[in-house]
Amino acid sequence: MRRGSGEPEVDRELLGVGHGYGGGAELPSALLRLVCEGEQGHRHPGGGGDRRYPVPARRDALTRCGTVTPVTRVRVGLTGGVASGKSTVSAILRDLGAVVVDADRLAREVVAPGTEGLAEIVEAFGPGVLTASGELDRPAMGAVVFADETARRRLEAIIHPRVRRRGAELEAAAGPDAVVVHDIPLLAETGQGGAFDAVVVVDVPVQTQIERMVAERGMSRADAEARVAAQASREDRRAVATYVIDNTGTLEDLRDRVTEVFEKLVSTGSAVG
Ligand SMILES: CC(C)(COP(=O)(O)OP(=O)(O)OC[C@H]1O[C@@H](n2cnc3c(N)ncnc32)[C@H](O)[C@@H]1O)[C@@H](O)C(=O)NCCC(=O)NCCS
Ligand SMILES: Nc1ncnc2c1ncn2[C@@H]1O[C@H](COP(=O)(O)OP(=O)(O)OP(=O)(O)O)[C@@H](O)[C@H]1O
Repeated sequence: MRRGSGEPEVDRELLGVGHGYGGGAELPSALLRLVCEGEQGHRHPGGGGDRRYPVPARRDALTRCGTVTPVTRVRVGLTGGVASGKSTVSAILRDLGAVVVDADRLAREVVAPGTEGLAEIVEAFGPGVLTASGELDRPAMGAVVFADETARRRLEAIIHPRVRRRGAELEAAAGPDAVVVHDIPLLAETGQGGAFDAVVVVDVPVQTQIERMVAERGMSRADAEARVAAQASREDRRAVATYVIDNTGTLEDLRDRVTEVFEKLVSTGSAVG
C-alpha cells in the first residue's frame, strides 16, 4: 500500500504481512477495506497497485471497491511498433479483466480459407500467394508487401475494412461496463487515435524491436528492418499516446506498469469520484 501523510496505519499483523501472505487469491479483508475506504484523497486505491499482492487480487480489490468500478464502457486503443510487446500487454490486460479485440488475429480470420477476403487477395496478387493447401502464404505475402508500399496499401485495402467491421461487432458484444481494448498495430498510421477514450502506446527502441524479431522469430535483420520501415516512427506513435508503456525492462516491470495504467483506465471510466 502506498504510504503517505494522512493515510491510515495498516496493521501488519492483521494483514498477515511478513507471515507468509503474498500468494493467496484475495487481499485480506482488512486491506480491502482500507483500499476502498481508508485512503482519503486517493482515487486510485493503493492496494490495487500494491506489488506485494498478485495481479488477480489487485483486480479483485479494484472490482470490489465501488468507487472505481466503471459505469460506462471504456474504449481503449493499444498500439506499438512490431515486436514492441503489444500481445504481451494485451494478455496482461485480459488477465486484469479487459476485453481485448486483437486486430492481428482478426486480420487472419478475415482471410481464412473460403472467405471473400482471401478470394479478393488471390484476385489482386494471383494464386502464388497461396500455400499448397489453399491458405494465405503469410511469409510469401509478407515478402511482397514489406518490399512494396503500393502492394501493401492494396492488401490493407482488402483487410482493414473487414477487420474494423469485425472489431465493432466484438465490441458490441462486450458488457456495458467493460474496458474494451483494441490492439491495433497501425493505429497511429491509420489516424485512429481520436476514436478512443484513451490510447496506450507500448514503446521500445527500434533496436529492441529488431533484436526481438531476429532472436525470437528467426527473421533476417533485413526483413525485420523492412517491417519497422513500413510503420510510423516511435515519435509519431508517442504523439497519439494517452499513456506510454516503456517495455525495456523485465516482464515483471511490464506487468506492474500495465496494472498501473489499467487502474487509471478503469477510474477514468468511472462516474464516481
Ligand atoms: C503481410 C502479412 C500476411 C504477414 O503475416 P505475418 O504472419 O508474417 O505477420 P502478422 O500478421 O502476424 O503481423 C505481425 C506484425 O507485423 C506488422 N504488420 C502487419 N501488417 C502490417 C502492415 N500492413 N504495415 C506495417 N506493419 C504491419 C504489425 O506490427 C503486426 O503486429 C500480414 O501481416 C498481413 O496480412 N498484413 C496486412 C494486414 C494488416 O495491416 N495487419 C495489421 C493490423 S490490421
Ligand atoms: N519485457 C520483455 N522482456 C523480454 N521479452 C519480451 C518483453 N516483452 C515482450 N517480450 C518478447 O518480445 C516478443 C515480442 O512481443 P509481442 O509478441 O508481445 O509483441 P507484439 O508487439 O505483439 O508483436 P507483433 O507486432 O509482431 O504483433 C515476444 O517474444 C515476447 O515474449
